[in-house]
Amino acid sequence: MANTAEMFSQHCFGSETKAIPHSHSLVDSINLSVSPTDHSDDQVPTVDYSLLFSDDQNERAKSLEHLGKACQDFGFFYLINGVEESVVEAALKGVSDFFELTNQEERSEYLKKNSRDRIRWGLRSHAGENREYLKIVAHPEYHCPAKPASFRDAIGEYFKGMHKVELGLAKAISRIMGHEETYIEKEFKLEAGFDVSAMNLYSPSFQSKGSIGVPDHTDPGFFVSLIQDVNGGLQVLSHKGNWVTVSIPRNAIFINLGDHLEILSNGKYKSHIHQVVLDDNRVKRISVATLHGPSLDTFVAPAPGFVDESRPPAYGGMTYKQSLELNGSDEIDVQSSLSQLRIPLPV
Ligand SMILES: O=C(O)CCC(=O)C(=O)O
Ligand SMILES: [Fe+2]
Repeated sequence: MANTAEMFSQHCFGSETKAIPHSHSLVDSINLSVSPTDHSDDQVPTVDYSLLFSDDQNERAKSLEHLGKACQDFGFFYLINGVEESVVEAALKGVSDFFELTNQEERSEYLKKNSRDRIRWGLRSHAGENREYLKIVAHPEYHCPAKPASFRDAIGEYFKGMHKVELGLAKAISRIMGHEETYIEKEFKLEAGFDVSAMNLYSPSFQSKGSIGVPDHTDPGFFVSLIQDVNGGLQVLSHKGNWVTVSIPRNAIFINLGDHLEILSNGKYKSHIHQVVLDDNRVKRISVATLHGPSLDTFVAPAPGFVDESRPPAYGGMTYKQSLELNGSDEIDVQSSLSQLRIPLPV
């Protein structure tokens, strides 16, 4: 059985941004004490994946324009008609089975062993974070605990579907960036893209030491896809500085752009701060947050098309692996280093 200190010493997914970096253009002049509530002008846009590839040129152009607005004016959206609803439902059931059909001692087999871990389990229960999680590397190779079998197969199907959607979104977002369809796929070397999935359990039976499930942070990578079995808990900070509750429609997946798209686009497409609050933690909640990243050896820096005299590079460049390790974390922690990569504006 794992010792408690070890159990509680795992990193969270993404980086904490307790003190919001001064240079964060999104939150400059934002009062973070704003109450966590929905604002009608911050309604999360919905993007229909199938229309992005419609045979009807007009329809396709319109939906690409809508996606462009969702990426630029929001940085997050609900995606419908991406992965089949039954596949999403089965994945969530599989994760629930994993937490229910194994005991904590079995799960602690996946406690941190070394920085090459491809499966990692953690239990965090302190003032700043309250959750149990299982992280697995989903791509380029798929790693997963063998038991229960229902879990391994169901989540594997979901990742297969999500990987196709990732390649499709890479095409569509390349287009809205003004590039040819294969641009992002090549820039991020997505055939070897490094995807890590965090399966999170927020249980009401936890001796919750605070109301925070996961502290405010951004996530590295191209984008994060998220599904959850019950709504409530996840909040994302909008461009306007409001905490918006993520209530995912039944047939949808929540997409939040990641740090490395922000870097590549020199800040045009923002990676949004989000957090999980447990104020209403009366029922168990499960989420699957998958970070779809470039390959580990991809060097990511602001792309020439987004840099000119009036827009100097706002971020330093480095490989994806280096950026994941910048804070002393390892690959499977997938911690953000966006605040360190930002180049302070000249005064
Ligand atoms: O559980 C959630 O809703 C979000 C978790 C999250 O942000 C993460 O794992 O990076
Ligand atoms: Fe996150």
